[in-house]
Formats: sequence, C-alpha cells, structure tokens
Amino acid sequence: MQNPSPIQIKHSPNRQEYIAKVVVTAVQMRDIEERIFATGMPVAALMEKVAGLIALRVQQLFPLSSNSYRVGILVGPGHNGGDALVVARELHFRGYEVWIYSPFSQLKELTAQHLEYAQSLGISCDGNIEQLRNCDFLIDGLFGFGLERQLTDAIASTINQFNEWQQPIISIDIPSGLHTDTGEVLGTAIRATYTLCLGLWKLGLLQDHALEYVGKAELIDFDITLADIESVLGNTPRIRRITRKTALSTLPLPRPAVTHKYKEGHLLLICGSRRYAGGAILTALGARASGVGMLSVAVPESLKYLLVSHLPEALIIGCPETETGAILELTLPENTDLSAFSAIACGPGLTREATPIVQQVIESDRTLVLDADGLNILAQLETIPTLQKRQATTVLTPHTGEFHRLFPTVSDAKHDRITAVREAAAESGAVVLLKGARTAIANSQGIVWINPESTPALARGGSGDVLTGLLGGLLAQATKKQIPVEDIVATAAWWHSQAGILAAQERTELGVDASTLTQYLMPVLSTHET
Ligand SMILES: NC(=O)C1=CN([C@@H]2O[C@H](COP(=O)(O)OP(=O)(O)OC[C@H]3O[C@@H](n4cnc5c(N)ncnc54)[C@H](O)[C@@H]3O)[C@@H](O)[C@H]2O)[C@H](O)CC1
Ligand SMILES: [K+]
Repeated sequence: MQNPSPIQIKHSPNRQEYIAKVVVTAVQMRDIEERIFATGMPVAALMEKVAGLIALRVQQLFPLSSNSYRVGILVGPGHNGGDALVVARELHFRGYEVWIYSPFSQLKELTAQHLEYAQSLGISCDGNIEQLRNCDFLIDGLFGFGLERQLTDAIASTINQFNEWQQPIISIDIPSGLHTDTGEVLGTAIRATYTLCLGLWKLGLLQDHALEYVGKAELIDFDITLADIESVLGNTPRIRRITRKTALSTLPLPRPAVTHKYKEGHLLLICGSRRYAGGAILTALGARASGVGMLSVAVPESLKYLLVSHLPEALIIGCPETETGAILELTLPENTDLSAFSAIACGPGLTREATPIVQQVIESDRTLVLDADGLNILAQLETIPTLQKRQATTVLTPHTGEFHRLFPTVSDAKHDRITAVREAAAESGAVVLLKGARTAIANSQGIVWINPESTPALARGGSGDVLTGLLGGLLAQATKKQIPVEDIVATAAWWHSQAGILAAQERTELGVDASTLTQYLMPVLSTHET
C-alpha cells in the first residue's frame, strides 16, 4: 500500500508526506467534501476531476498500446456510480470497448445525467450482467463511502457473480460492500484487484478483515488542500498510517560523535524459561539488532551459557529458578536496581510461574514493554488499572488472543480493531500495540497509528519475540531523546514488518523464520536512505 500512484501531481514533499499519513472515516471524508463544495467547487467539477484521474490510472494499468480491451463498468446509485460513468465515457473516447451495467432504477441526479450522456454516445448500457462475462476487466463503481446498509438480494448475488468470474476488478474508492470505517463486509463485497482510494486513505482499507477484498490499494491524490483537511481533522490527525519517512525519523541516527555505551541506552530483557529457551534468544537477537548501547538479559540460571553462546556482546544475568525452570527471583548485579536501566522488556517465554517478576517490573519507574507471558500474567493479576499509576510509559503488545484475555470488556477486536485498540489504551493508560496483518497502535489520548504494509510470512512462532526485543532496544535508546514512546512503538512495528517483507522477497513467504528475520532488520535500513 505504500507505493504512491504513478500519477504524479506536483505538491510539496511535506504535503505528500502528510497526505500519506492521514486516515479518515466516512463522516470525516464527507465533511471535507462538504467544505470543498461550500467554498465554491462545483460537485460536478470535482467528480470530473477525480474520475479523470481514475481514468488515467486505468489507462496505465491496462494500456491500449499492448492490447485491445473490453471494459465492464458497474454503476451504483450514488456518486461512486457517477465517478464510474465519467471513467466509462473517458475510456470510450480513448478507444476502449465499454459496457455499462447499471442495475438501479433510482440514481442521484448527477449520476443519472452522466448515464444519459453515456447512452447518447452509443455506449452499450443495460442491467444485464451477462454482457460483462466477456469483459477483460471491470470497474467497480457500485458503492463508495455512502454505503451504510447490508447488501442483499439481487445486488448481493450480482457481486458474488462478479467475484466468481475472476476478471481483474478495479474498485473506485473502496471495494463495494465494505464498510468504509470498519472494513466489514456488509453482506457481500467485491474482491478487488486494485482499489483506487480517492483523496485520503479510508480507515476500512486498513482493517485486517478488509485486506482480502482490497487487492493492491493506491491513493489518487486530487489536491484536497491542507486547510480543508485540517478544518475537519484538526492539526494532528487522530488516525495515522505509519510511513517510511516518519519511522526512519525516530531512529537514533546519526549517533553523536562523542558518546559511550550507556548513553546509547541500557535495555533489560527479562525472558525465557527452561521450557521456552528459544524465545529468550530471539528476543535478545531482536534487541541486539536495534543498536542499543548495552543489553542485559535476565534468564533462569540454567539458560545462562546458552544465551552467552548466542549473544557474546550481551550481559547475561542468570537468575535463581523454580523447579520447572522459570525465573524465581530477579538477581541484578550488585548496587543495581531496576532504575539503572533505560527501559525494560519482559515476557517472552517466562511461563505463568514468573508472576512476582511481572509485579516487580510494573512497580518500577522505567519504560516497560510487556509481551507474551508478561501479558498473560497481567491478565491473571487483574492489575490493568494500576498501570495508570506507573511513573513511566507501559507498552502492551498483544496478539488478538492475548488482547481478549487482557481486555475482556473492550469492543470486539474482530469487528473493529481500531476502536478496540483505542478503548484498550484508554482503559489501561498504556500504549497498546495490537498485532495483526495491519498492526494498530493506540495511546491513551486516542491517537492511532496503523502499519500499512506487512507480510503473512511473519505469521510464525518467534516473530513477536523479535519485535519485543527490537522495541525494547529502541525505547532504551530513545529515553533521553524526548521522542514520544508511541512514535518509537510505531517505528518498531514498521521496521519489523519491513524486515519480514524484505526477507520474504528474497526467500519466499515460507523462508522467514524468526532467527532469519533478525538478520533482515539491518538490511532494511541500508536498502533505504536513512
Ligand atoms: N470527496 C470525495 O472523495 C469524492 C467522492 N466522490 C465519490 O462519491 C462517493 C460517495 O458518493 P455517495 O453518493 O455519497 O455514496 P455512494 O456512491 O457510496 O452510494 C450511496 C448510495 O447508495 C444507496 N445505498 C446505500 N446502501 C445501499 C444498499 N445496501 N442497497 C442499495 N442502495 C444503497 C444510498 O442511498 C446512496 O444513494 C465516493 O465514494 C466517491 O466515489 C465524488 O465523485 C468526488 C469527490
Ligand atoms: K466502489
């Protein structure tokens, strides 16, 4: 989703970056549109402009220079249908063979006018779906952000038919049938090959359950002014896509010429058990890749030399252990307490026996990441409200299962992950990172960051441990640099998934085991300008 549309509009780099970040709901988009109209832009002119850009993009995707094309245009009752009709007209004039499918008897006025004009040009137009079976590709203008009700009956079965035919489908704004905010399927939905999202990213396109419908999503920038956006969203958008540029900008680079290891952050990892020794290694390897100045890893005594052999540069603290090999007690080096560290990350592989350790780190005054068993113990302790009293920020990094255990009363994350993660952050006062295909991060003020790119290659045991270590290492380096914790969390999520993408490109989606993933973290930075 990151690649900008090849249709380049000359704008300042700052505006481009801002537009890439902003995410809107249907109501916000309608309000922005209303403002554009209220300040003098005629509705028909805006439709003409937007659809003209869509038509250009379609011509790039299916160029007549390489083939002749028969195009089916699916027309809905609203302005999404109007856009589609303008595209139909433009493609007709450019030499495409165009077939319009317009099944609704009631159309908005502008849409009806465009239909009438298209018919007057001799473009084939009816409500017979069979005409579209032999089209090379379809353009979906059935519904955009105006869809609010479930799709049923004839239109639902028609959409199912289009999906079965399996021609490429280009959806205008959003695949018809998806809810613009939650990304939920309202009865049924078009499975698009491309989604050309208009003006600003719609929230629904960034929700996990929408992904199998969205295909390759691109933004069509139609010059909405920053003033119009800010008049509706305020100065800082409350839902943001994480971009490469913002992620890189929070990295502790370049280092000052004169520094030393403790100035570059000291992370304490608390992880592992005899049962889950590998989790401790992976977490520590993730932390090592963050560039953190000093890394201490507290593990059960029996794992000490295993860890040393994998991470000769880290200080491995062997702790007394329970009979089953979980950490019994944290034994820090002499004259050291938890406030000696810049940040603490705790949880991977601990087992639920390590409850007192989790209690102890919660009571510390350090920035704290809790993951895996750290979260399971937190859920058992029912101490989430006490996190509000911590002197430093807490970061919780649950996957969906852990999220439900931690926040049983929060809205269903399957229904709307963004609302759920926001509620969880408000309830806990923590920064909550909800893992998924589109990882979402929220702080207690209700600001949300969404990671817009990832790979299913990361759906593998140990990936999360790597993220915890990486995040801990970045937080330890950032503590003295006044970078907000939530920005670092967003950077870690971005960096981790980019490493997965890079590794999958070279090794396929089957080749990204967690150990290998740690090897791809640094190349992400060297393949991008920093
Ligand atoms: N600002 C912009 O981005 C621009 C957007 N444009 C396009 O306009 C659509 C939004 O148009 P709107 O007319 O508001 O809504 P829709 O086209 O999505 O259609 C709503 C239409 O459908 C009816 N309806 C709703 N639910 C159902 C249902 N379940 N069954 C049948 N009918 C239903 C509803 O009553 C409405 O009449 C946006 O996405 C863009 O594509 C502009 O063209 C340019 C600027
Ligand atoms: K659509």
